[in-house]
Amino acid sequence: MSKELIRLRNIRMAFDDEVVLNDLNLYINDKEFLTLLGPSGCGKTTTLRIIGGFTTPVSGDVLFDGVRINDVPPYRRQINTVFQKYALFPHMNVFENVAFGLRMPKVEEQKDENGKVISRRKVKLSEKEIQDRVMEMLETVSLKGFETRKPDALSGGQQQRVAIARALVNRPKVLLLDEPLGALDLKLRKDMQLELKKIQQQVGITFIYVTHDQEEALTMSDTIVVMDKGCIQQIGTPEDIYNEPKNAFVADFIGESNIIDGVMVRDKLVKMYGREFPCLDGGFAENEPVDVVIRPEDIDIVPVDQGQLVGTVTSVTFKGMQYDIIVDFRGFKWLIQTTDHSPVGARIGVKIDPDGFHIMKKSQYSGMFGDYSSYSDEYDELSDAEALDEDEGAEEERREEGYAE
Ligand SMILES: Nc1ncnc2c1ncn2[C@@H]1O[C@H](COP(=O)(O)OP(=O)(O)OP(=O)(O)O)[C@@H](O)[C@H]1O
Repeated sequence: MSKELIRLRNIRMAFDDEVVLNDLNLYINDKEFLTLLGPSGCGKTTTLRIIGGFTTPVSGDVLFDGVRINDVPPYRRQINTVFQKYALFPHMNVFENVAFGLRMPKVEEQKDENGKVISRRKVKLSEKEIQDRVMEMLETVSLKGFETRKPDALSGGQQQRVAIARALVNRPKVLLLDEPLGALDLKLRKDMQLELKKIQQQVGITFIYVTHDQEEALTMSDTIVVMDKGCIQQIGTPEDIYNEPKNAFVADFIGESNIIDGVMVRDKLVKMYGREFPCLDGGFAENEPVDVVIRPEDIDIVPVDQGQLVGTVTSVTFKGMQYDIIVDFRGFKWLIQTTDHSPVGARIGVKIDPDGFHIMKKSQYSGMFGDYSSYSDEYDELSDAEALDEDEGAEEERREEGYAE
């Protein structure tokens, strides 16, 4: 079983009167790759800085291995940081940049049985040991052979690897990474995501990573912490977060979603747009208003007469592996991802299997997302029969327009 290494307990942080972190509780396991993910300004960097010791919370405890470290300065924590701007020493070559931290005398503490420091002494590593450790680290970040290059003769990705090697060479227990790939182009960023995960597994320490890029978080993390407005919205594995988002905010932020206002008829039956749809979720009250989340890839395009809903394609974008199609259901816009190509203007039927519906308790986020779906009472006011009539009428129209199979 994984061992807990860091715990944030009831952390509250405010700048002037603005509350930035609100009673944050989180534990991070040893050797875990944990990502803090959320929109700009949600408090990710502040959380990271509190763990690193660069910011002191207004209240709450930071525990490391069970010991409160609120008052321990950054350089005494076994935690290093890699920033987006990697600030290498321009006049030093790669070897010297990485060796820099090892050349600083290290303070070794002796403690008594109560953990009280009874003596401190400065220890310097031998040149041989520095040589071995730097070369081992350069090998880990795939930079062997670049020892004598100066930073300005390296690509952005290579410079970032030097920064990572420099942060790892003195063997911290935790590495904090604040959007470290933000300055790299897309292709390099994707390569570095895989590389970073490999490095983390190789060195076997905890990585705490900050990003607003959900794909980056899904690719690398063991655990993702989704944050918004200084609060944790959900903690889980990438699979949990993607497949079982806890609320409409998480569903919208991770991947793409259609979020529709619905009403639970009873367990396993949800009503939206005046129609009833079988689903797998239960545990709601009868007639309870809910958020219905449907992933774009869970929607099948079918012939109009087999569709649970019938709509008109308003835009088609080719995305390489699939098409992104926006379908208009009389004013309600949905995003569908499909390999089928339907032209703009086509009338199509859509079908969603019961496991494609994710039913969530109404949250403060309802109605925030106008992108692909919006709600009005108008459609609900139509009886099922009226709605069907309308769709059958649309089917005729479609045939007249020449889209018949
Ligand atoms: N030193 C500071 N003084 C005043 N306000 C601050 C300070 N540091 C952060 N904040 C505010 O705290 C909030 C959270 O900032 P933080 O940098 O933690 O967010 P973030 O999620 O990391 O955002 P981003 O992805 O944009 O870096 C923001 O509203 C920010 O303006």
